[in-house]
Amino acid sequence: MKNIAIINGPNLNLLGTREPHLYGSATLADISARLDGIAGKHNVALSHHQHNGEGALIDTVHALRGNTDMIILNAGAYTHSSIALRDALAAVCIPFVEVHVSNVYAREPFRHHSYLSDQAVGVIAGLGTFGYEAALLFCIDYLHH
Ligand SMILES: O=C1C[C@@](O)(C(=O)O)C[C@@H](O)[C@@H]1O
Repeated sequence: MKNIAIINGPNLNLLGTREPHLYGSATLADISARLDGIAGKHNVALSHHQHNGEGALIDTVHALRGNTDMIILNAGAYTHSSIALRDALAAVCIPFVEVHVSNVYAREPFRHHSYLSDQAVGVIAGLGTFGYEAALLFCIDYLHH
């Protein structure tokens, strides 16, 4: 069975209440439940992780080495700032999809640059929380070809 990790970074624990005009009304628990439903139908195992701290996210990435086939990552604001998280992803060599709930390219210029995108298999932005489901369906397809 393939293992896919869902990693959410800072402030994404507040999804559902945080700036709903940008991020919608679904909570992280709602999203996780939707993803678990998809995973169950496709016989893949998910692990769910959320941390507000950069170090905890890096430790999480390290701990996935050897036991996880793919990562779906919304690194939140660390996307735009963290060379350390980029290096962690490169070190473990696990393919990942970068997800953003909002369309970062339609927002402030500082959100237009990602330290992760050029290493990602692909990037999803602006599809709302559906982006996680799209990413998961993509990963399932990617891992079975
Ligand atoms: O925290 C977030 C959430 C985000 O990653 C998104 O999902 O749209 C976009 C980031 O710019 C922001 O810092």
